[in-house]
Amino acid sequence: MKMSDYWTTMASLVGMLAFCQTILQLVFPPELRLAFLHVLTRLRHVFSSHIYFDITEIDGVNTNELYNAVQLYLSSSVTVNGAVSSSNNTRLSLSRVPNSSSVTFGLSNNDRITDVFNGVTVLWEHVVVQRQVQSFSWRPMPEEKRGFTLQINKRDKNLVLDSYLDYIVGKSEEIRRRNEERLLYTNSRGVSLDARSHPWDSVRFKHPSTFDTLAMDPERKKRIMEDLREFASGQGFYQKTGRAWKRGYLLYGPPGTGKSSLIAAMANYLGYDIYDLELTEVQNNSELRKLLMKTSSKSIIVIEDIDCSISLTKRGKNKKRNGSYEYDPGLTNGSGLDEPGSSVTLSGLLNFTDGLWSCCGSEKIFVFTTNHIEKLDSALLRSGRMDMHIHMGFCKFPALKILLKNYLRLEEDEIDGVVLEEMEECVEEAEITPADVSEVLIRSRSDAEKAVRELVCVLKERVVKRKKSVGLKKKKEEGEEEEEEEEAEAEEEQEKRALDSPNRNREVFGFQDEEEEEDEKEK
Ligand SMILES: Nc1ncnc2c1ncn2[C@@H]1O[C@H](COP(=O)(O)OP(=O)(O)OP(=O)(O)O)[C@@H](O)[C@H]1O
Ligand SMILES: [Mg+2]
Repeated sequence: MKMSDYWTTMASLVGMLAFCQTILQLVFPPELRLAFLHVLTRLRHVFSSHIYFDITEIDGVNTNELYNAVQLYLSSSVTVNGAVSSSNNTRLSLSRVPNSSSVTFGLSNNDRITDVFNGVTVLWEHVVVQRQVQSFSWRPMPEEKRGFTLQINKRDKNLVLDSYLDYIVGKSEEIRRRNEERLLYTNSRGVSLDARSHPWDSVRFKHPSTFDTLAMDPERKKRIMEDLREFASGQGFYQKTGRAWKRGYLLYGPPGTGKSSLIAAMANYLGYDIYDLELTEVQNNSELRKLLMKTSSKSIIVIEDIDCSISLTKRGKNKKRNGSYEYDPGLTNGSGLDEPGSSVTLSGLLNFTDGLWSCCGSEKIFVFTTNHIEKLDSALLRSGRMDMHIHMGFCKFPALKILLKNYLRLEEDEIDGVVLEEMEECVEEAEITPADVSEVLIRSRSDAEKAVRELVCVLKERVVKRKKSVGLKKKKEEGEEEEEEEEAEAEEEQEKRALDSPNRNREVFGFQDEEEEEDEKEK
């Protein structure tokens, strides 16, 4: 074909296209035009040899976990060893989450990338469209609708559905674990009804606490780790037995004994995110449920100091007429307490951990902490609700040795035998928390010998103090007992005298002389 013919054909094609467009605009009003284009797209899909899967960011009310997984997976495939691969993508979106050390690459709006899985080539497109303005809506929707479209050959459909998506989810988990990127979520007052908005604010979570650094009895530590391991790998067991794949731990003990440190160690051990639920910021049960719905799998949901957040102090104390339990009045702003449905109730909380809603998602761990287990309602403590009760107590010798190793890098055999014995003798009697021990060790951590000496001094001082206070208490109790005995004796004496007196019958049986009665009447 000659060059002039080529240009003539092109010009006529362009002319025809322009003509069609004009006709389209003339014949179809704007609202019909959209529908027409929609039908055209449909027709194209029917006759196409490809099949398309849409993975939208929002799935009903929830954030679609698959969307996040695909995003992470693709972000890793556009980078090779930290450098952007030489794919066709000339435009990539860059993002960095607050407190994160790494930058994440992603597909720009409406950009495409190919991927190969088991010899099959697939095409991903990141689709971002503006949502049509709604004149009225019960629920405010986000302005943009985002999603990924997966295009595959129709003949490869089964292969992709059977294993490719599972592969992506697994891979994205692996990427996150490898990056050691855990998230710490917290809730703030007032949960938005917006489907896209996340009621949880998140930050990168990098807590250095691990089971190695945790000072507690090694045997108990081992048991907890085994329990966690069994839980994390127990999908089959939970499915077989018909149990929801979740587990509850109640950590209790005095302040500074490592409850929060244990939670961080659990998260680091399993590679789970943490949802730190601030119960005093939750206004009612439905808000609590919404928060739960928006938690992801493989996460630890924590309610710290549960006895302070909600009044669970034995049934009946704060019980309202409808049988609910309200916030401790001292902790709320005082408003709305009497309005029905305006507070988190005990049953709401129990539903949160136990009810049907608690099973949305899977692989979830609930952890409650308290300094006063005796204050909690027995409903929360009954077996099956919190699967494991873990007492975090004062420092004992095995825990002390772990702290010495952590802070001073001192192994047991590097410490003078006499000093070690002294510590072993008095550490339990001293009733010292691991937090207090760490304080002493941190003070002189540059000089290990000095730090150990100081620690022994502190332990001994505490033992003396404790003995003194115990002695005083005993004396006080003895004094009180003596007083009580004296009082009882005096009473006995009085009663005896009364019984021996001539008026005994009158006092005891209430007899009265008729004369006296008349006297009184006159009076
Ligand atoms: N068992 C422990 N092992 C290692 N470090 C500990 C332990 N207990 C306490 N610590 C140290 O003391 C500090 C406070 O501990 P943590 O916050 O875990 O105590 P807690 O029991 O949660 O206290 P609270 O009841 O006040 O919340 C931690 O930063 C940690 O360094
Ligand atoms: Mg704590």
